[in-house]
Amino acid sequence: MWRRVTSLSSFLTSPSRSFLLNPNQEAYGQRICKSLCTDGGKSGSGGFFSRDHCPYIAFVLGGPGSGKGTQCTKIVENFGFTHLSAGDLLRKEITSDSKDGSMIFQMIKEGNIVPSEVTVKLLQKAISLSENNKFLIDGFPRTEENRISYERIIGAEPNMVLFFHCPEEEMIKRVLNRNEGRIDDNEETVKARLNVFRGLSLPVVNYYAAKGKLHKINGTGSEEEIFERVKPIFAALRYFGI
Ligand SMILES: Nc1ncnc2c1ncn2[C@@H]1O[C@H](COP(=O)(O)OP(=O)(O)OP(=O)(O)O)[C@@H](O)[C@H]1O
Ligand SMILES: O=c1ccn([C@@H]2O[C@H](COP(=O)(O)O)[C@@H](O)[C@H]2O)c(=O)[nH]1
Ligand SMILES: [Mg+2]
Repeated sequence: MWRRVTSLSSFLTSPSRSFLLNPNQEAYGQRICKSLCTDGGKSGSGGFFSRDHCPYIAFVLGGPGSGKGTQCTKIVENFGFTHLSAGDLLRKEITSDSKDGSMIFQMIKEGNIVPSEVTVKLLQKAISLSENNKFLIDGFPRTEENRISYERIIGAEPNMVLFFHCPEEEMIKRVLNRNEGRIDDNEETVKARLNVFRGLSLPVVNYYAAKGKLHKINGTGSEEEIFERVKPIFAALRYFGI
């Protein structure tokens, strides 16, 4: 695979080929190529992933109700990724009598962020229990502290980051209509979650945008319309055997 990556990478970025691609296509190609390298040579050098087992990781970010979980389900069905929702893993801890259960319950009820070590450990465990080598990590990292903690413990950056951009009124409407019995799907907690999203999560989104890893997706319209925007990103990865 790596040989294929190198040759396609130089094909997409070589100045002599530039006439084949318009500037948007070239930027997109470069972003895809970049996404194939698990960053900074950190991976395989003392982190959680070894040189032989270095899965492809996509973070999926967006405000509450922006459609992360819905689109992840479609990506799983169409592209064979394993979906790890940080929120789902935390909710499972509440019901599994773990020592952190009551603390997690309180945090989620108030729309606050669970300490990074707890969430990263749950993600780490889920990755190591899976046979798959490509993962969607949905709803994490929620803060710069989450991001730094993940990088420190895992020893690698994500390969790419999807961000579902959606107006707040639409997100609120969706959350309040979700009807899945979540303790945080009420007006008061949604307000708190939106404050956390604006103040703590958007800096993470901006960080990955500055690194050229972010795919910002218009999260309005029908579920199918949104998935049409997501599809080409994952279809392109197939070129590289992912
Ligand atoms: N494009 C859409 N149009 C209308 N409703 C949608 C759309 N996408 C998802 N929904 C609905 O909105 C609700 C929230 O969607 P989803 O659970 O995917 O969001 P989320 O980003 O995972 O939210 P959270 O961060 O709160 O877990 C669900 O009830 C889902 O069925
Ligand atoms: O990394 C994370 C992810 C989630 N939380 C807490 O869980 C809720 C619900 O998360 P969803 O992704 O919306 O299912 C979130 O509001 C946080 O309280 C977390 O602390 N850290
Ligand atoms: Mg969700």
